[in-house]
Amino acid sequence: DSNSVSHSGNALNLESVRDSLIRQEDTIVFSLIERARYPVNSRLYNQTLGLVPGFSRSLVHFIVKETEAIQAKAGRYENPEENPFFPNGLPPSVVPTHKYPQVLHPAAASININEHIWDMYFNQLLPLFVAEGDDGNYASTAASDLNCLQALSRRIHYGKYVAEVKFREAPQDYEPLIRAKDRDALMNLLTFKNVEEMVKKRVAKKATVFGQEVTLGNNSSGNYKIDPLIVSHLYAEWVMPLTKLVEVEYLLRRLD
Ligand SMILES: C=C(O[C@@H]1C=C(C(=O)O)C=C[C@H]1O)C(=O)O
Repeated sequence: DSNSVSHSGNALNLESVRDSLIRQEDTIVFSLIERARYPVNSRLYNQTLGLVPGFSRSLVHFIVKETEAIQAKAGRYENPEENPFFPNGLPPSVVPTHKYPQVLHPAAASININEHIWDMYFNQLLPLFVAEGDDGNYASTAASDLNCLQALSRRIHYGKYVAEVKFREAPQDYEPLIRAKDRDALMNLLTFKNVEEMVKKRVAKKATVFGQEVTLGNNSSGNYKIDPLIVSHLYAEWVMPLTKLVEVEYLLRRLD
């Protein structure tokens, strides 16, 4: 990913970090459009059906856990931008280690809010944008869910990089608040309302553009594969608040 801070070799600054967040919007909007191809398929999420012999959780839990295990072996979680949903008992990487530049404070590794993201995605977001019904495509649906979860998780945990650049640009403002453990003041200092307004508008526009039916004539159907208002709602209610939560958590550990 040429847009990621840890790969780019470019100077780390607020503009380059925001460019990465903008690029990640494309991935998030596309992954939601892909998930919307399938109906809700709720048997996938039901823990009591016992679909996987010897496994007491839901089928989606099984698929995500097993997929993360193979991705861990291939080195996915060596990248500090990636956080697993089921970190306990992940196998080690079997491939040669890539040297990711040390950009973040080491305490960054202890911040993982994926439990929260999992709950938000399945219980709040998914019901808003998928149709009722069951078409039996559980494995494909779960793969789609995992794409959405990983894209959201990467974006939200990218708050660690955002916080690092904000700290480096104004340590004199952040240090006293970190020492005082003043969460509310940190939240105020790192919040840019004007940027948030632009993000909400841009993601709705991306949903409109990426999710329209493309025809060879100039008759647009006016049908969208995902409701642009749901995408801006997702950002306003969950993605941006959780990114800021990660920023605060990171800053609180920045002087450890
Ligand atoms: C990510 C940033 O920090 C905050 C969170 C934002 C977001 O999640 O998009 C946008 C603006 C800020 O309030 C940023 O400043 O770019």
